[in-house]
Amino acid sequence: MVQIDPAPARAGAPEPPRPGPGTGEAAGLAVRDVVVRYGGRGAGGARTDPGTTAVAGVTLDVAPGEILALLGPSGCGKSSLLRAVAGLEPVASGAVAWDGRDLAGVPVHRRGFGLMFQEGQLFPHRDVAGNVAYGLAGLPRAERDARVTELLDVVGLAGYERRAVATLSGGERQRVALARSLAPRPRLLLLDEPLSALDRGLRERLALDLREALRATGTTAVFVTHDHDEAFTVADRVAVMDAGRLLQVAPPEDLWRAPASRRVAEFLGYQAFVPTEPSAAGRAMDRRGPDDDAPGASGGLLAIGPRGLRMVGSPGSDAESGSSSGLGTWAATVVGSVFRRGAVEVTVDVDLPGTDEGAPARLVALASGAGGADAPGPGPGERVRVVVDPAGCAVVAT
Ligand SMILES: Nc1ncnc2c1ncn2[C@@H]1O[C@H](COP(=O)(O)OP(=O)(O)OP(=O)(O)O)[C@@H](O)[C@H]1O
Repeated sequence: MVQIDPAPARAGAPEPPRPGPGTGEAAGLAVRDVVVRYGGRGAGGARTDPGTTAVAGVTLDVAPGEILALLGPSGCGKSSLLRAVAGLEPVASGAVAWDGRDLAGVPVHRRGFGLMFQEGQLFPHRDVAGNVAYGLAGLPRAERDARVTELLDVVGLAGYERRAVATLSGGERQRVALARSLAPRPRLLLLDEPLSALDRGLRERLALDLREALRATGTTAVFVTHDHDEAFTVADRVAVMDAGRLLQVAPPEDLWRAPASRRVAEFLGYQAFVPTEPSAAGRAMDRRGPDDDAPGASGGLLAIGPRGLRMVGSPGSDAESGSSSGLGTWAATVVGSVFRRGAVEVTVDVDLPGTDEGAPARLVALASGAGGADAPGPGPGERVRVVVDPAGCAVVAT
């Protein structure tokens, strides 16, 4: 997490447009071949070492009204890219444009963008209304008050105007910070891990509320996160980033159904990869619908998702015969089982075919069949069979 200035940027009056080089006339945000580098310069600006290339040539568009999540592991360059878009970090090469106009040389406060960060950074000496009204200094009082009331309603804090910031919970503070960021109607809102300081349950709820607030206000947004569930909940499209580059940009469902590579699939939480026979994979994936365009339909690796295996009984039993998908049925040894989210999840050790990792893969399979969720899960050491459920899997290129 890079450190960001505590005060939120005010949307202010955007810089008058001027034509940009090669950025086209696309509406919304256009990022073209952007490179961000840190360090490597000594006194007088002379290059002393290569420094760190945090963003290594990213090209990306965000349409008006769209919510885009930048998803990637820690240190992959998400915050640096966001900061470059905001104007907080200079671009070493490439261009950032809005509505086809290059923003090179336009300072942060003239870009018309809003910023929101992990710690909402509220002003402790102002009450809730005073915080939300921060970017509305130019408006007549009645209009300002009306906008504050409207925004507090959008973020689920109606009536909180006079509350002292110190009396708010962590989740409420982030809601106030969101209301403050949205109040000046930024033409683009940049959010850097705004939920990551909150606990898991609260984050899940706030992610939904965040999406609703952005939708209700028609806000165009870029949202940085390292949590794929959060990205999928909030965004219209997800851009997966690794080592300064974009690996894939797609709507959540497409990304999940057809990860472009093993690396993307690993990052989305697919738990194992098995070389697969082209015809079997193609047949299985075809069951998902006529529009399926999984890149590996012609073969590759079967990526087994967190809900991609089912336990169907002991190796010799005929409780359910084999894998109806034809993709795989394997003997496994139970490590343990737990009841979660309405299902028994069984951790198993499986000798996966075609993988030479030397040890059985430790995977999770959902228990299914007689007994339902109330039946006790199988005990440690029990031998069972697991089958692949195509609905929870994808095929990726090797
Ligand atoms: N001010 C800086 N000076 C030098 N290197 C930096 C600076 N800020 C970031 N970096 C480096 O740039 C790379 C990308 O960092 P960045 O913070 O953009 O990644 P991130 O994906 O946002 O990570 P996180 O999720 O941990 O915040 C990292 O190697 C980081 O160490």
